[in-house]
This record gives sequence, structure tokens and C-alpha cells, in this order.
Amino acid sequence: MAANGNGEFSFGKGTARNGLSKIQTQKRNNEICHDDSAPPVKAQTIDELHSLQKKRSAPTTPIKGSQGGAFAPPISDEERQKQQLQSISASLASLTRETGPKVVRGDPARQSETPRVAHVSHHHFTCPTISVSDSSLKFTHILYNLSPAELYEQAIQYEKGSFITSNGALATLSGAKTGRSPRDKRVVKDETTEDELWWGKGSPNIEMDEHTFMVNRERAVDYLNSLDKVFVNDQFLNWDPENRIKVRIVSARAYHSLFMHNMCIRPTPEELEDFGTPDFTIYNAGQFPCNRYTHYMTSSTSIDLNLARREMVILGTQYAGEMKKGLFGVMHYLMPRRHILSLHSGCNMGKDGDVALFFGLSGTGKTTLSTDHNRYLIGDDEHCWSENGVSNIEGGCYAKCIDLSREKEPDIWNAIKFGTVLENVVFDEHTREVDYSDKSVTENTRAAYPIEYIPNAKLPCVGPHPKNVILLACDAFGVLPPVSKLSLAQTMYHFISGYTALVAGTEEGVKEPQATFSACFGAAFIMLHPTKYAAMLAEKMQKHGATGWLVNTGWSGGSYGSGNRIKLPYTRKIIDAIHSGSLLKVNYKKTEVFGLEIPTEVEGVPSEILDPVNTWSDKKTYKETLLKLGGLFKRNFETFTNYKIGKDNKLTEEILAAGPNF
Ligand SMILES: Nc1ncnc2c1ncn2[C@@H]1O[C@H](COP(=O)(O)OP(=O)(O)O)[C@@H](O)[C@H]1O
Ligand SMILES: C=C(OP(=O)(O)O)C(=O)O
Ligand SMILES: [Ca+2]
Ligand SMILES: [Mn+2]
Repeated sequence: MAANGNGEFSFGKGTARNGLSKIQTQKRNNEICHDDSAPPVKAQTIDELHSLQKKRSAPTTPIKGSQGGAFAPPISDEERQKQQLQSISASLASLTRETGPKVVRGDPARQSETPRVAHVSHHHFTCPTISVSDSSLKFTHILYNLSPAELYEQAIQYEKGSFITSNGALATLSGAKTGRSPRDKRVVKDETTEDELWWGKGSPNIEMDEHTFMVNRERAVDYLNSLDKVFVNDQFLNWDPENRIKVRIVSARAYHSLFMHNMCIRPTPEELEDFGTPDFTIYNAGQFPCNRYTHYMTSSTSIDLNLARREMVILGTQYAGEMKKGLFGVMHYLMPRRHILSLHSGCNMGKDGDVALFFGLSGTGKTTLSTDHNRYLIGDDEHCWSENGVSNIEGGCYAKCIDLSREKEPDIWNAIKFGTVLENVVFDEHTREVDYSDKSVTENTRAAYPIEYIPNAKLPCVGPHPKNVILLACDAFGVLPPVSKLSLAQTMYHFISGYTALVAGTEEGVKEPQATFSACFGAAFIMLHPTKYAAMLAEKMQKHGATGWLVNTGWSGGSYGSGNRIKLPYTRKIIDAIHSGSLLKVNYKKTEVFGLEIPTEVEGVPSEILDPVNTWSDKKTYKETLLKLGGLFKRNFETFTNYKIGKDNKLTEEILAAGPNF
């Protein structure tokens, strides 16, 4: 089997079908026995038989001249493939040596023919030229946009800890890191970003200089080129066709390639043909640590963003979420420049086209609540809000799996099947059945699946302007009401605050909830000052008449330890009432301290839980806890009191007054 120069594939052409003569049995009249009547296998050797098992896909490149339009340049498939390899070679080029690596397409284990090589010279970085070394003599094999099946085989064959689970998913281990490492994130500070980005107290952007970035970039590129093969994914971000971003992910693991295949938007074969040069490139050398003698490095992990070069380098962590959230940070820079608001939110749409956004920090319910069997899923985590409405940035979802059950979350349960990456879960050695309650590896077990694995996904993942903006907080103090209707100023106050409080973790004896304030419900990802995003949100909500809501998906009847988490079915009923508009029509009363408007009734939810004071038996502790949380909010907001939000000073004053009052 071989690809000829025209990109056409030939297999066994001209081989006689009838090598061995078939033993002739007498033809039966009544055809009772069918089992010997099938035609013989079209192979003469075992190898040939095995090669038959894998059907050649239709060439992704349409026959020349059959497509491409009047203005398409006359370019041969061979030329196109060569250009693609040159582009990848340029991506992987060392910037201190003269040329890009010799790259060749395909699996080194299956290489039989003379490889087609691309070798690129470039001189755009001034460094002393080092003469020929061994690295310039070797090939780097490129596994380019492999299919999930091919990636499964690569993972299972070469990556320890990769297994097929009984539901068909690919179980993988992310290594020592099972969550993101925000303290190891660095952003290049240059003349442009110095003025544009948010730096200093509270900001997620820890600076590094251009030179140090190049040191780490070279380290990653050299590591990747030292391998037999690397995976390259060329994909898209953002379903809004006018604001689509082309991304290239170069990685060393099939796990990473499949993860991004699922999480980014998958190009059609035609789109891939015309992909050209990426807008942004990730070099994921996660297995390889950074060098702690390097300036700015405080651990062996480094996630480095260089906006001018449109590149990100990952060293020392294999947690795949780092790539998707890294790109999210890039979108938080690129989109506001186009007057588009980037949102750390889930998003879904009702049958009547009513769109809801679900903001919230990790673990508050974005994925769970946006995945709703009665509504169309636009996306579970990252969106844009432009003049045209909302669009998902991603092509997949990344759901937490801890304690996942078919009964409570059937759509997520059913999405865990062939093609899905299952990170860090524990399964039965023999049956390969996953035990979702097992936290032996981590509590942050995850499933990454393409969005179309959710039956009612909205494809393409775009929708009209939101009608409801739901802020989710998992309040482990148990004092925030299950649902409150917010004024615009209150929505902005809570958006900028970005509160959640989760239980501290699994360590014994840790009973106190930990309050977290993360501006815009995503301080780890925003690049500009929070008030920039807040002003855009206020403007859009005002213009399109969206209603803000605060929903506590956390504790009720006491803090963590004495109370209980609000039952998911109740939260779903609350969300249903928001979507249907029925919650706008009921009676409200105002709470003390936070001044929140709470409904006196919600269909399907016991009325007594709607005001948290009713659910606490110890009213004194309730009041103390409420004041304590109010104090934490006030203290957190101090850093924002000197900032003006939007053009309107009146709104700024209203926002400051919309917080807790006592
Ligand atoms: N009342 C509730 N509302 C939302 N989620 C809940 C609730 N009770 C328990 N959960 C659980 O909390 C987790 C929420 O996580 P997830 O939806 O992944 O959050 P996010 O996407 O915001 O990180 C899920 O595991 C979900 O089953
Ligand atoms: C992937 C993540 O998002 P979330 O927990 O919000 O789903 C993350 O924070 O690493
Ligand atoms: Ca074409
Ligand atoms: Mn999520």
C-alpha cells in the first residue's frame, strides 16, 4: 500500500483474485447451509488480509480541478503537502540553528518508503549559528491531525497508563499534575503588553522577559525534536466564522493530541487543506521540566505565553486542561480588541431561542447546568459575546467525573464513550469498568468529549443575545440564598467579585470553607483589567435587556460539615424557572446584609429553603457566618473601589453600593 506522487493511493491493484483454486463443493438446491457460500477473502497472504482490515479513507484532497473555485491557485496535492510540512518544520525550527528540522509525515513504526522531507531555513532570530550537530541529521516524524482511532492506538502502544475502559473511552494519566498550575504561568512583558495587560496585585499575569521565553521555547522545541515523533493538531477556536482563530498544537503525547482534537473545533478535510499558517501555536513539552536555573522559574513547571510571537510553551506539566485554558487566556486578549467579550461561562438555548449564560468558578456547575436535556447546549465553558450574539470558543466539553452517575447526569454519562478522553479515573483491572467514586489518583477526574456527543448540542455552536445571565457560586458557608434576582449593579458587583467557596479539600480535619474571589469568575484567564470585561458585560446586558441571577449551588442548612449541598434536582428546578421566565412573575423579599431579592416560591422547590435563615437551626451562627462572608466580600472589593467601570460614573457608584451593607 503506498501513496503515489499524486496523492492517490493504490492497493493490490492488478493482483489476481484467484491465486489458490477454491475447493468446489456441490451447489445445494435448497440453500440451507449458507456458511460456506461466502466469496473467498480477497487476500493471498496474512499481511494482505491485515492490510484489508484498515480501509483507505477517501483522499482528503479532492481531485484536482474538481473544487476550489475560480480564484484558487493551481496547486498540486503534492505541493500542498510539501507546504504543510514546511509550515510544520518552521513551527518546530530551532531558533539558534540554521534550519528547521527534517520533518516527515507518518508513524516511524510504519515508515517503509522514502520519506518526503521538508527542511526550512530561516534567520529571523539573531543568535550565533552553531554548526551541524546530530540533531540536524535526524528526522522528526509528524503525526498530523490523526483520527481518534489512530490516537487510541498510539496511546495504548506507547503511553503507560493508557487503557480502553468498558464504555469505550480512553483512560489516561496526566502524571504528577492533575490540575492547573496558575502560579507557574508567565506572560512576556514587552512594550506593548506592559501597557495593555493587567499586572500587579490580584493579576494572574506574572511577568517574564522575551529572552527567557526564548530560552524555554528552545528547550521545548529541542525536546520535541529529540523524539521519534510529535503530534501536530491544526484546529480552530470560536464558532463565529468572522472571528475564528487558527491554532496549532505540537505535543508529544497521543493523549494531548486527542484531548485537543476533542476540545478545539475540528476542521473539515477541505478546511484543513487551506489551513495555511496558524494564528497561534502551542508547544507542549509537558513531560520535560523547565530549568530552574532559568530566570523567573520557581518550580519545574512553566506555562509561558508570548502574545507578540503568538506562542505558548508548556514545560513540566502534562495536565491537558492547561492547553485549553491557556488558549482561553489568548482569547481574553484577542477578542476584547475586536470589541468582543470573552466569557468564562457555560451557555445553552431553549426551544424558543432564549439563551442563558452560566458564569462560575471551577466546580460551581457550569458544565452540569448548561448540559440540560431540555435545552440546546452551545458550550460548557468558554464563549464570546459579540454584536452577533454568542459563540462557543471550543468544540468540546470538559466535565468533572467525580461521583458521576447515570441517574443525575445522563447526558454526560452517555458522552463517555469511544473517542472520549477519561483523565485520571480508576477502573477495574479486568472488566475496565470505571469507579467514578474513586479519588485515589485525584478528585479532579475529567472527561473530554466532542460537543456533538451531547445529543442536543446546538451545531454550529452559536446563538442569539443572552436573555439570562446566571452567576453560580458554590457557597460552602451556606448563607447565600439558592437563588436571587440581581439588579444590573448587583450583577456587576458579583461578576467583579467572582465569589465561590469550596471545601478545602480531602485532608482530614479541614472543616472550614475557603472563600475564593476570582474577578470575572475567571481571574486565572483574564488578560486585561477586570473592569474592562465588566464594562463590556454591563453594556451588553443593558443593550439586550438581560436579567442577572445569583444561584448558590453550594450549602444549605449550615456550612460545610453541618449543612448539606443543595440537591441538584432543586437547582435544576430553579434554573428551569429562570429559563421559562416564571421566576420574574413571583413575589420577592430582600435579604439583610447582602440585600438580595429572593423569591418566596419556586415550582418544585420547598419554599422554606429559599431563605437560608430558615434552614439553619442555629440562628446566631447563621448571622455570624453571614457577616463573616459579607466582610470577606468587602475586603476583596477594596482593590476595585478606585476604578471607574464604563463611561458612566453613576454605574460605578451604583456598583460600589450594590455589595453587602452592614
Ligand atoms: N446543586 C448543585 N448544582 C450544581 N452542581 C452540583 C450540585 N450539587 C452537586 N453538584 C456537583 O458539583 C459539580 C459541579 O461541577 P461542574 O459542573 O463541572 O462545574 P464547572 O463546570 O463550573 O467547573 C458536579 O460534579 C455536580 O454533580
Ligand atoms: C478546565 C477547567 O475548567 P472548569 O473547572 O471550570 O470546568 C479548569 O479550571 O482547569
Ligand atoms: Ca479546497
Ligand atoms: Mn466545566
